[in-house]
Amino acid sequence: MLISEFFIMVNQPTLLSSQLFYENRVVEVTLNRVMLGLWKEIETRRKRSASFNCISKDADHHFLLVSEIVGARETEEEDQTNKDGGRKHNVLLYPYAFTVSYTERTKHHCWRCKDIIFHCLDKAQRQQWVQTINNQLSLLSIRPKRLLVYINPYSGKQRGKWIYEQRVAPLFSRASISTDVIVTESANHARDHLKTEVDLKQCDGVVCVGGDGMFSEVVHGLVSRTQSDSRVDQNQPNQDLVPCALRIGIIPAGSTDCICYSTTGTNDPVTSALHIIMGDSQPMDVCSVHHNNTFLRYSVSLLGYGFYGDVLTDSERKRWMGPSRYDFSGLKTFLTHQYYEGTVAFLPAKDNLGNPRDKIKCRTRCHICEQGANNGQLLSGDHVYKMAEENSDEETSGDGVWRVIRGKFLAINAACMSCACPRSPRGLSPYAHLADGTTDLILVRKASRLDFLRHLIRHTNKDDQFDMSFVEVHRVRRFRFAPKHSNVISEVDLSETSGKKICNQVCTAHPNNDTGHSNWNCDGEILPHADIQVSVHCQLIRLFARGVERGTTFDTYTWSVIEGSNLSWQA
Ligand SMILES: CCCCCCCCCCCCC/C=C/[C@@H](O)[C@H](COP(=O)(O)O)NC(=O)CCCCCCCCCCCCCCC
Ligand SMILES: Nc1ncnc2c1ncn2[C@@H]1O[C@H](COP(=O)(O)OP(=O)(O)O)[C@@H](O)[C@H]1O
Ligand SMILES: [Ca+2]
Repeated sequence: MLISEFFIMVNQPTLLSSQLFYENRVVEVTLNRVMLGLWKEIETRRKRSASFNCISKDADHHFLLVSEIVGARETEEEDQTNKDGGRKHNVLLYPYAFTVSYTERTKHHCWRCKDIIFHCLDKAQRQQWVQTINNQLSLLSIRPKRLLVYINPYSGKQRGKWIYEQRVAPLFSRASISTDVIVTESANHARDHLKTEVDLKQCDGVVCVGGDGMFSEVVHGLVSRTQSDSRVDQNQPNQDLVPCALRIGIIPAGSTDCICYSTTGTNDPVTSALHIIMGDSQPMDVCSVHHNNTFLRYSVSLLGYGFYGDVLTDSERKRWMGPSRYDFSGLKTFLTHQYYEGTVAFLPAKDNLGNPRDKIKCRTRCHICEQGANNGQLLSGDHVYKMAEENSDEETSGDGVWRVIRGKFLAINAACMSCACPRSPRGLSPYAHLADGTTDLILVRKASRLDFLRHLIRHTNKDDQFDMSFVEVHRVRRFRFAPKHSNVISEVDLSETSGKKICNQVCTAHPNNDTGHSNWNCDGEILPHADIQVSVHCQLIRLFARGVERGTTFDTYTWSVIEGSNLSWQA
C-alpha cells in the first residue's frame, strides 16, 4: 500500500498545512491529530531518501506519528548550521527554523531521539508551527508533565548523576516535562520520602535512576503508601492489595538492571527516557513476601534461595568492586557448591496461563498477561486459596490444589518476570510474563558441579536451562518454603497434594536456627528469614515501558495508537 492511500484512509482533519523548506527542497507539510508529514516534494534539487519513520519508501511522502514526537522548538542558530549540514542558503531564503524531535527505533530495542529542521519564511509561521505541534502533544493525556526523580549516586559504576544530567534531563526538557530531582543521601531515602512526605497528587510519575535496588525502594515507597492511604494491612499474606496510581520509570544505572532490561528489551538510559516521555504504560506483577504472617518485602524480579542468595550475601561485602562483584562472588559460590534441604509448597497457576516451557515470550500487549488479569477478575487470589483448602481431598494437582516438594536444592528461584539482563539476555525464566499474576518457580536439585555449570551456561545461550533431569519449573500463584530443621513439614506430607495441612504447617514455621540455611535474595536485598510465604499480586504497579517489542518498526503497537485515535481503517 502506498502511503498516500494510507493517508486517504485515515482521513483526519488538517490542523495546519504550509509550504516549508526542508533540507534542500520546498515541501508541503501537514499536521493532523495523528501525523505530521505527508509532505510532497514541490521542487527538488537533489533526491534524498527518507531518514525517519515512514511506512512506504515512496520518496515523495514521509510522516511521523504525533505520538512519537518528543517536542518542537525554535531552532537555535548553532543547531541550524550544525545539524542542517551548514546549508547557509536556507538561512538566507528561509531564515526562521524550527526543530521537531522524535523517537527512532534503532537496533536491539534501543530508541534514539532524532531531529528534523524545517525552515519558515517568517517568524509568525514558525511560532504557529511550534505552538500547534506542542499543543497537540499536550493533549496526549497519557504523557507525564511533572515527574519526581530519585537518583542513587552510588549505583553501579557511580554514574547515575552524570547519566541523568547529560543524557536524560535534556530530553525531558525538550518534552517540556518539569522535574523535582532528589539525589539520595542514604539507603531508603527514596522509600521513606515516598511513604510519608511526598504529595503524590503533585506529580504524574516517579523516576528512579539506579539499579534494581533503587527501583525496589520506589516500589516499596509507592505500594506501602497506597496501602496505608487505603487502610489495607500489608501483614495479611492473602490480602488483595490496592494498585498504585502512579507509573514508575527506570533510568538504568545499576549493576544488573534486570527490571529495565526485561521491560524495554535493553538497559539504555536514552531508550528509557523516551519510553517515559511517550507515556508508555506496562503493568507489572509484584510478589509480597511474608514470614509468620508478618510482611517482609515486595519483589518484582528474582527471589532466590541457595545459589543466588549466597552470591548476593558474598557480594555485599565487595560493593567496592562495582557490578563485577556479582561475577566474582558467582564464581566463588559456584566453587563452594553448597546445597540446602527444605520443603517447597506451591499453588499452581491456571492452565490458560501457559507454562514456563511453552516458548511463548511475553511481548508488548501480551495475550497471556491479558488472560492473567481476566483470571484475577474472575477469581481473586483469596478465592482460589480458599477453594484449595476446601477441596483438600482432590487428587489432582491442577489449579486450586497445593503441591509439595521436598529435597536437597542447589537453588530455589522464583522469577516473576524473565529476569533478562546483559549477563543473561533470555533470563532466568525466558517465558515468564510481566503481568500475568504468576511467578515461575525453578527448583534446581542437588547435582554435580559439572551439571550445575552446564545449567548456568545455558542462561547465556539459546539452550533450554530447564531441560535437565535435576531441574524442574512450575508456574505458580503462591508458594512457601521451609528449610530443614524448621520442623514445619513432616514426612507424611511428602505424598500429600492437599493444601490445608501444608499451608498451616508452613505458616507456623519456627524461626531460623542458623544452621544449614541460605538467605533469600529478594531483588538484590537479603531477607532476614528463610521460612517465607510468597503471593503474586497481579498488575499491582505500572511502569513507563511497553514490554519488549516484537521487532518490526511499524508494529501492532503503532497500529493501536492509530486505532486508538478513532481513525477509520479499512484493510
Ligand atoms: C558461567 C556463566 C553463568 C552465568 C549465569 C548468569 C545467570 C544470570 C541470571 C541473572 C538473574 C538476575 C536477576 C536479577 C536480580 C537483581 O534484581 C539483583 C539486584 O540487582 P542490582 O544490583 O542492580 O540492584 N541482582 C542480583 O541479585 C545479582 C545476581 C547476579 C548473578 C550473577 C551470577 C554470575 C554467576 C557466575 C558463575 C560463574 C561460574 C563460572 C565457573 C567457571
Ligand atoms: N545515597 C545512597 N547511599 C547509599 N546507599 C543507597 C543510597 N541510595 C540508595 N541506596 C541503596 O543502594 C543499594 C543499591 O542500589 P542500586 O541502585 O540497586 O545499585 P546496584 O545496582 O549497584 O546494586 C540499594 O539497596 C539502595 O537502597
Ligand atoms: Ca509474572
